[in-house]
Amino acid sequence: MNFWRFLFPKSLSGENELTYGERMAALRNLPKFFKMVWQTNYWLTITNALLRIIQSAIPLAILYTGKLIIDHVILLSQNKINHSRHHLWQLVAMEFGLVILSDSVGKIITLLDTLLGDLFANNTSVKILEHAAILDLDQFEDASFYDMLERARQQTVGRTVLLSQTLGQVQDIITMGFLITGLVLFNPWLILLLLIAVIPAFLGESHFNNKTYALYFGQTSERRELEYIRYLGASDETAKEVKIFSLSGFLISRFHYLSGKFYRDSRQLSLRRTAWGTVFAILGSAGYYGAYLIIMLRTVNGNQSIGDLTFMAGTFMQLRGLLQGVLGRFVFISQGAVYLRDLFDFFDIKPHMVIAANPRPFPHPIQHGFVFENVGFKYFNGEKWANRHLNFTLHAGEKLALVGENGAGKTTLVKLLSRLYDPTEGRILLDGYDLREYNLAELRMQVGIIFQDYLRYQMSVAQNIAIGDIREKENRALIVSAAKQSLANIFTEKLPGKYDQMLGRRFGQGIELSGGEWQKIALARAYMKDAQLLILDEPTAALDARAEYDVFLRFADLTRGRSSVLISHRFSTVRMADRILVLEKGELIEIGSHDELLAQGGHYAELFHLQAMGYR
Ligand SMILES: Nc1ncnc2c1ncn2[C@@H]1O[C@H](COP(=O)(O)OP(=O)(O)OP(=O)(O)O)[C@@H](O)[C@H]1O
Repeated sequence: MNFWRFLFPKSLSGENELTYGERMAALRNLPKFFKMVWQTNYWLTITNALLRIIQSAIPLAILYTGKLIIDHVILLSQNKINHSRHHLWQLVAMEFGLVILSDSVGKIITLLDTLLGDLFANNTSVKILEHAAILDLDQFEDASFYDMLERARQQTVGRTVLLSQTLGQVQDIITMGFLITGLVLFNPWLILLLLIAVIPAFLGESHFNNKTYALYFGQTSERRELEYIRYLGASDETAKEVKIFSLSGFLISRFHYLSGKFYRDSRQLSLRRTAWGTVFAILGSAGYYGAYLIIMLRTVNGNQSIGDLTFMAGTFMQLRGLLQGVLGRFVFISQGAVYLRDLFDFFDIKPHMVIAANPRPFPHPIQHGFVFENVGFKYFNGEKWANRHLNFTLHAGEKLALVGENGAGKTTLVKLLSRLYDPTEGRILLDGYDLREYNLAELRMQVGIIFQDYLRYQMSVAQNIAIGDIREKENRALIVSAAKQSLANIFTEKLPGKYDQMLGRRFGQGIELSGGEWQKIALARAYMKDAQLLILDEPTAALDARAEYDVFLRFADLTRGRSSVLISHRFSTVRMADRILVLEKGELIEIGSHDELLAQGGHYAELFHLQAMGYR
């Protein structure tokens, strides 16, 4: 590659680069950041700050004592007897004391930084989890949201470094203030030389850090993909499919491609950074030796003492190191502040689901039921309507079944009913009032829903069931009764640890259940709370025919007097419902009891006969 093009490339990832103004603006995040640090633990924060102020005065004191020592030694060596050795020992003891003080304070500062950093990381992780909990379901379904969440998560650990860097920065600036005062008193011109030596390095650092952020930002979703491939390639949940479909080669080559791409991009940048870094380092050394020359000449000409020479050379050397550090760190901090923006941006995301200011209490019992008035719903990232023109009533105490082909909109309908989403058009009324007017937490308590893609928690049987109403996690009697209702009790009693048996293979002594057994555990969750509306979204697909029959007889029995919605592709189950809703392409095309719909000879009858034919 052309050397000039190597040093001055067109752009690596131009569109993500931030302007200088944007990075300065990002510094405004620092006060907010320190507010969070302060809230984490104000005692640790105050002690840290005080110790750093003490620490910043020590270098000048050591240098000056050093100068006094040398001057005194020279006088003594020239046999000027009016200077006593006793004073020399005092000076040496003082310098020794200062060095010990500096070392001890430094160690304590590092300790405080670590403690504060760990606490901060823990607190931020908790805040991220808490904030994620209040966000809406559709926000989780947005890929750009995931990217931001991912970057915010990484901030928690990365920011502990930012914390010590920013505190260290303030400390170094104060130290420099002391040293510059010392230097100016001796020779102000040296300051100019100092600036000339370090400013190019600062600009270079700033430029490359900006590039690094741009590169990192541009790679966020690909990095998530890399993590996903890592998970697919080596986890207990995926190992079976990966083997059966011989996916490892495919996954490894994708991993190889992505990681190779990241490597090449950052190598490019690192190489150029190193090349420029070397140029700036040479410039810095030239500045230092220029200053050294001036100091030496002044000493040789008798304008200052040897002690002054060591003091100035030492001060200049330390200032150079400090200034370079401060400027470089400034870039790091402004960069960190830019990353912080991701964290605060995440905290700024507000759920858009409307929560009633004065919510209506949930009716006990439901009097009339749920009325769908021309309800339509479009997923935010979808073009087509998942549900449209829905007009029907789910009467109090009624058992409704939803049928329809894959993608007909059954799951979407029950998500609207449980207010995981709000309708895009139309409205759902409960006992005459819009569902949005009710208290959301109460609604969630009163509507029990088990999805087809329920989670298999790597926890004990009892905890897995208690998920249905986590407030009752210690209520063993309730858990056992819920297990009895879903028939999960039969196999649970035979497990070595019974209800305390760990499930799943991820943690020690876990046992894997069969698909049907897992489903019974999930079903038991529905019986943990006394919900007025129970929704089962294809919860029996993995059950054998006898188990499904038993489960539904119980379900019908247990939900007597309560409303329920059942989604199933098995007509033997569906026919138990009072009324059946047939959906096609998101719209309601038929409604009625099993016999009525068969008599109509429409879509339901056709699907029913198709399935019945399979059994003949
Ligand atoms: N989270 C989502 N984001 C975007 N579109 C979605 C989402 N979930 C479902 N859809 C789309 O909405 C439509 C209805 O999906 P839904 O899950 O309600 O169907 P279903 O009748 O429950 O299907 P199945 O019988 O396969 O479970 C489908 O076209 C689907 O692609």
